[in-house]
Amino acid sequence: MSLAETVAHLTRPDPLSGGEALFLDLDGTLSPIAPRPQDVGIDTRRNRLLARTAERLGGRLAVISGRTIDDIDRILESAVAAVSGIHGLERRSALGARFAAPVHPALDQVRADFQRLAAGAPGLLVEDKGASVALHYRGAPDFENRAIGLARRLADRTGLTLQAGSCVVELRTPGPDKGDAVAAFLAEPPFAGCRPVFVGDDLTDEDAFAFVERSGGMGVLVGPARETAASRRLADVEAVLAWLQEIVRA
Ligand SMILES: O=P(O)(O)OC[C@H]1O[C@H](O[C@H]2O[C@H](CO)[C@@H](O)[C@H](O)[C@H]2O)[C@H](O)[C@@H](O)[C@@H]1O
Repeated sequence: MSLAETVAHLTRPDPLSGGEALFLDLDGTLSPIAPRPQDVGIDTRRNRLLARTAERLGGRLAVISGRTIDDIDRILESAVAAVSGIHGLERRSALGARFAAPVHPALDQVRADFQRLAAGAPGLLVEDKGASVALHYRGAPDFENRAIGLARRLADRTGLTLQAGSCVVELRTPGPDKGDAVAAFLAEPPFAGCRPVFVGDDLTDEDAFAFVERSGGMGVLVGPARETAASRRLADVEAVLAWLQEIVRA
């Protein structure tokens, strides 16, 4: 499909009919993009809405983020039981069971190399997530090429997975992605047998869009239209929250 055809195809998501499981990304989907990861704080109204949406869907709601589970719980005040962190590398089921990929030993080297570059570049930020280390350049856009170049060299040398995102480049332990996280939730109660709907904005969400579209579900891109595996689109975080309100009221 050409870019023009993809964009024309991106319609508003259908109303949920009752047999769906809803999977939501966090940054850029439930929370507007902020200058730094630590600037994203608690939004009590949004978190109450998430809790009500989960209740309305009989618990069939999960958040699947690039952040760690601890960070997701901090931002969402633990409003959502089922969560997956680090792009699928860690997961907590709706019943509280925890799964985590082992930490790759080469991440020590990556952390040190990222910190060395960041030490000479005000605005570059290293985010250590355990099973992955991210280098953020939103605050130092002139360092984008150097950050990506360093990450590529380290990925080639170590076998770690390169993950690009919104003004960030990350090296992570090879393992499950967001599509795999959706599949894992769908194999368990209360998600089993449901039609998956995934809502997200970022490159890391494409794995999940591809999985849900292949499974007869619906991928919903948040933000400006672009080439994507999703088939639906919502304009921004406000539109996502308004759509969740509709689900609660339905
Ligand atoms: O999968 P997501 O929930 O969308 O998480 C993706 C990454 O989000 C965070 O970084 C991004 O959001 C920050 C705050 O808005 C922003 O400052 C940064 O530039 C973005 O890349 C988070 O820090 C990462 O760990 C996530 O992978």
